[in-house]
Amino acid sequence: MDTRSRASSDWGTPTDDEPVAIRTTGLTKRYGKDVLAVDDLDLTVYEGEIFGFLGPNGAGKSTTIDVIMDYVRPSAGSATVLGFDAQTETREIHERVGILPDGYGLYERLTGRKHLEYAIALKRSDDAVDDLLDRVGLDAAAADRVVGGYSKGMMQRLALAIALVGDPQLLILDEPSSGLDPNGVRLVREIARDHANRGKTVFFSSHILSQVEAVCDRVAILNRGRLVAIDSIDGLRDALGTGSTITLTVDAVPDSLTLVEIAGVSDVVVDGRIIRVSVDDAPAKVDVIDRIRDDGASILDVTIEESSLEDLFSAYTGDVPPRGNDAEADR
Ligand SMILES: Nc1ncnc2c1ncn2[C@@H]1O[C@H](COP(=O)(O)OP(=O)(O)OP(=O)(O)O)[C@@H](O)[C@H]1O
Repeated sequence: MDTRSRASSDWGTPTDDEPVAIRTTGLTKRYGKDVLAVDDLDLTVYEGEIFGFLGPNGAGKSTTIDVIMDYVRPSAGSATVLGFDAQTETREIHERVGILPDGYGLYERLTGRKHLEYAIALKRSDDAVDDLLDRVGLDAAAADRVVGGYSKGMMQRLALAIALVGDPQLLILDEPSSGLDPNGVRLVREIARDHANRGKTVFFSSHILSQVEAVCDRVAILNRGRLVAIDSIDGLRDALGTGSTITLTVDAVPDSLTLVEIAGVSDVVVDGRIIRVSVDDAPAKVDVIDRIRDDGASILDVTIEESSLEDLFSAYTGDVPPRGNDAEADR
């Protein structure tokens, strides 16, 4: 299988010629009559991507992963992983995928080292336990203790090491940062980047936007089992029209302030010597600064505040309808 590496900056819109890591088609999962956990999900993740799978609690992220790994069977639709069918070619998939599940099943009475030895044997890999421990920042003394005495962060690091066994072609991380301190969170990011830099794929599921933004090439947003958006974070921002606010302190506000004439400027508010400019379009930021100078003011200070990811997230998943982006058109 072709495992080309793509730097994040290379990604435009992937085409169907790209090798596919995960594809779901009309994937639907019901639990009983009342719970529609995943609803007609069409999703394609390409090899070499770090793909963010975002959604609030209960959106259906873990259920999607469970179907991909054949831990649960779909009610309708299908999924392929690295070209293999999720239901009939499970063994081929499990050989090539490393997964950090949400709520990992570790055995309290086994040492961390034993866990890794079992995982290495299962994957028929020749990885060295100490190298894996090193990668996730667990020291050898800790590895020789039973997992029952581990902190949550240590368990998460061990689960991450297990996921890395055999250098899997696809690494699935379900809420990988839960229980981790800031150093652990940074480690997860580094591992994800390192994996993708070597041509492998990372599927990063999380409800924490900042972590997805920091590392992912593209993201899908899932809400109540449905795909509501799929794009780069910048693309999502552009589609929503949620832009930036530029706050400028000037020596004196010019009498004829012509900022509103600039394309991409949506609002201008003057408060004493402070001018606040709302901008929908990134290039307009530079135009604003140039124009204020042309209008005769000296700029003493500038701050630029991007729309927060929380705004973005709630626009897609809350009551605020997304502007200028027909989510269905992305599907
Ligand atoms: N085994 C199950 N039986 C019944 N309902 C389930 C089961 N597993 C999940 N659900 C329900 O399916 C929906 C989707 O849950 P899922 O765990 O996939 O969401 P999630 O996006 O992973 O959420 P979280 O971020 O909280 O893990 C929820 O309403 C959940 O209660």
